[in-house]
This record gives sequence, C-alpha cells and structure tokens, in this order.
Amino acid sequence: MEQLSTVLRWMTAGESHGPALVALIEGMVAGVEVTSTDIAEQLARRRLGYGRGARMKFEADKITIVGGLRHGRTMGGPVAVEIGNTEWPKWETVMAADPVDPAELEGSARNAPLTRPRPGHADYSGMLKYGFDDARPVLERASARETAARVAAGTVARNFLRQVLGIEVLSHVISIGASEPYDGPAPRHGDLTAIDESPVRAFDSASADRMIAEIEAAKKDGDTLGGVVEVVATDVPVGLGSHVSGETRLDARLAGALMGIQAIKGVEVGDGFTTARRRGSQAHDEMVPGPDGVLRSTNRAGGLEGGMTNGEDLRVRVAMKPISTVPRALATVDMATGDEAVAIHQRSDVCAVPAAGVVAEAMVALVLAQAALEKFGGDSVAETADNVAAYRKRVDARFPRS
Ligand SMILES: Cc1cc2nc3c(=O)[nH]c(=O)nc-3n(C[C@H](O)[C@H](O)[C@H](O)COP(=O)(O)O)c2cc1C
Ligand SMILES: C=C(O[C@@H]1CC(C(=O)O)=C[C@@H](OP(=O)(O)O)[C@H]1O)C(=O)O
Repeated sequence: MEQLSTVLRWMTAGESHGPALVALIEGMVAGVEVTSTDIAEQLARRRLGYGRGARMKFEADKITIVGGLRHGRTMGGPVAVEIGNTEWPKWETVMAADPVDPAELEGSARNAPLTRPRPGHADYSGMLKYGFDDARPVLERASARETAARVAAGTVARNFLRQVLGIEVLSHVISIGASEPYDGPAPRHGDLTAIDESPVRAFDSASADRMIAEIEAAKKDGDTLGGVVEVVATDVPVGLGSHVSGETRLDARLAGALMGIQAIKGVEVGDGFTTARRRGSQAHDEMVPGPDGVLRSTNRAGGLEGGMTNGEDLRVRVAMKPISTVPRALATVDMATGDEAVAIHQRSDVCAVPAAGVVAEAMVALVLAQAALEKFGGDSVAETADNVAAYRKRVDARFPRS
C-alpha cells in the first residue's frame, strides 16, 4: 500500500487462504469514533456487487480489534484489526505456517503445486522473481482478498474525515466492460445509500441495467470483465496537498495509492483524458465571486489544482482490467514441463468492479486523512478540529463581505 508520509501510515499482512488478514494504521489522533460494527459494515459493502464469485457467498470476514480502540474511540496508538478467514480449516495444511510432512500434502488437488500461471495475474513474474516452482505463495499475497484489510484501515480514516472535517467519501461505477459510460452529474453528500442499493453500485438505473446485461453476457461466455469507478469526496477544504514537489502533490499521491489496488490499470483526475482533448477555454473551471468566497460553475479539475484541493468536490476515476482467472481459460506454459497448457482456473469473480469502488474509497480516505493530518496536526480530535476551525476562519477572512 502506498504511503509517502510518516504522519499517518498503514500496512497489511496475510494471505488469501491464510488464517487471517491484519490491518495496521498508525498515527491517527485520539478520539476518533470507530466501532467493530463500522468496520464490519464497510467490509460487507466490499463483498457485494453483481458478478462476484462463489467465494463471497460462503466465506465471512470475522473481525477482531486487536488494539488501538477503547470504548469505541481511538486512543492515539496504532489500530490493529484482524480479519479471520472462516474457510481456514480447509486450508490449514496447504497454508500451514510451520513445516508439514510432504505425505500430508499428497492426494489432494487443493495441495497440488500450481504450475500453470494465469496471464494477467502475478503468478508468472512472482514465480521467477522469488524462485518458486509453485504459484501458490505468489497468488496468495497478490490476491485481492488483501483489500479487506485496506478497507478495515480505511474505515478509521473515513470516520476521522467525517468527524473532524465533515468529508464524505463515496464511489459509483461508471461502466462495466463495454457498457455505455454514465454521463450524468456526479453524486454528492448523502447519495451513497442509494448507490449501495444498486446491485452494480451505479448512480442511475439505466446505467445499472446496461452493466448487468454486460455481466450476464460475459458470464454466459465463460468470460470476465473490468470497468471504471469514480470516487468522490465531498466538503473537502481548500489546500490539502502541496504544489511544492512531485511527492507532495495530492493528485500524485492519490494516483499512487489507487494504482496500488489489484487490477487497477489507470487513474484519471477530474475529467482527465477528456480534458486533454479540450481547448483551454473549455478545460478549466472559471471563478466568479460568490457570497462566501469564490464560486465555480464546473468541476472539470476534480477538485485538484497544483497538487492541492481547491475546495470543490474531489473526483478521481480508476480503470480496472478484467479478472485474469478467465473461466474459458487462457493459453499458458506449464512451468514444470515447459509445455503448452491452459491457465489455472478453479473459480473466480466475473466482475469485481463494484467491490473495487469500495476499496478505492478506502485508499482515497487514507490519503486524504494523511494529507489532513499533515496540514492540521494535533493529537486528539478536539485539537485537530480546533486547528481546522482556525484555518477555515483564516481562509474565510480572505473574502471581505460588504
Ligand atoms: C475486489 C477485487 C477482486 C478481485 N477478484 C479476482 C478474482 O476473483 N480472480 C482474479 O484472477 N483476479 C481478481 N482480482 C484481480 C487480481 O487480484 C489482480 O489482477 C492480480 O493481483 C494481478 O495484479 P495486477 O492486475 O494489478 O497486475 C480482483 C481484484 C479486486 C480489486
Ligand atoms: C477472496 C476475495 O477475493 C478473491 C480475489 C482473487 C484474486 O486473485 O485477486 C481471487 C478470488 O479468490 P479465489 O481464487 O480463492 O476464489 C477472489 O475470491 C475477497 O475479495 O475477499
């Protein structure tokens, strides 16, 4: 997971079929309201979405808060969350941490070495780079099961942003496969409940119908799909991030964190690629004086100028490639024999774009919380909130009222 700051740091550990995943988030101020129910709710959102595979139905995320919270609030120390894998008993031999008798591994398909790397997954490069004859140790960590831990860490960031700054982070799916992209207004504060009610997490039902049709068609053909998701953060104050260096630019930091999500192959800030085709006069967001400061009639920049938030809603999009475990398996080379083969396939998601949106929200929340803590500092919610209020007053004073 990407992070450039030492103010707020996060890390995950664990394998897809191991006993548990662990999320660690360090540097959060004291007094942020977070409960295990909040984390469970976010994890449940990540499991949903039309097109998810069988594993999402039979496996549950079992949360244990290991440290950092007391009576529903952060205490200022690292927050550690364990997400138990309820399927662990089936995997305890093949994924045992301690050495196992090779005889115990024989006779079961689950324990057999995986030697037919899937084009598009981490299998091939990981086997060569780490010197494994079996893709298991690679795919176990590459798997997007790890994103459950990111969502757990992201819940702490998300609650901080809401409590201290009133920021809401939400996402909606723009397109799946070749479906006509959603082209309407961006969602705003309060729209998340309606989006989550959509089976594909779309903002309007016509787009949702088109996305579901795409998934149905791909599923029928034994194929998989990717798509595009937009993350929106509302009520973001002006001035998070900085123009002073490449590393401090918030757009760069968001892009890094989002590209770090499994299967994300593109990030767009605001109107990004469309803006590249526009003339300058049609590309930027003109400013006019308003009753409480500067007003903009458009938000093509997605709330970011010069690597800093500009007070408009933040808007970033991610492009997810199709799932690489294709049921109609792709051609590969058997690494044990060097012969032509078909890639590993047991089961897979047809499309995980709605879930990727929830993961992208978590990454945006973590990066925004990091930037907010850099700007406002503090050791407690009260202190950070005071600093935010002082800054808001200072910004407000820049606009003299008649
Ligand atoms: C929420 C989510 C679910 C995913 N589910 C699967 C899956 O079921 N099967 C699969 O092969 N890849 C799945 N992926 C993608 C792989 O984890 C990813 O393609 C792989 O780690 C290789 O990394 P790369 O695509 O970034 O190159 C999923 C990704 C996300 C974000
Ligand atoms: C388990 C999750 O996603 C998994 C991500 C994943 C992959 O290769 O990324 C492959 C699938 O696992 P399996 O191959 O065991 O069916 C997904 O189910 C999850 O998101 O919780």
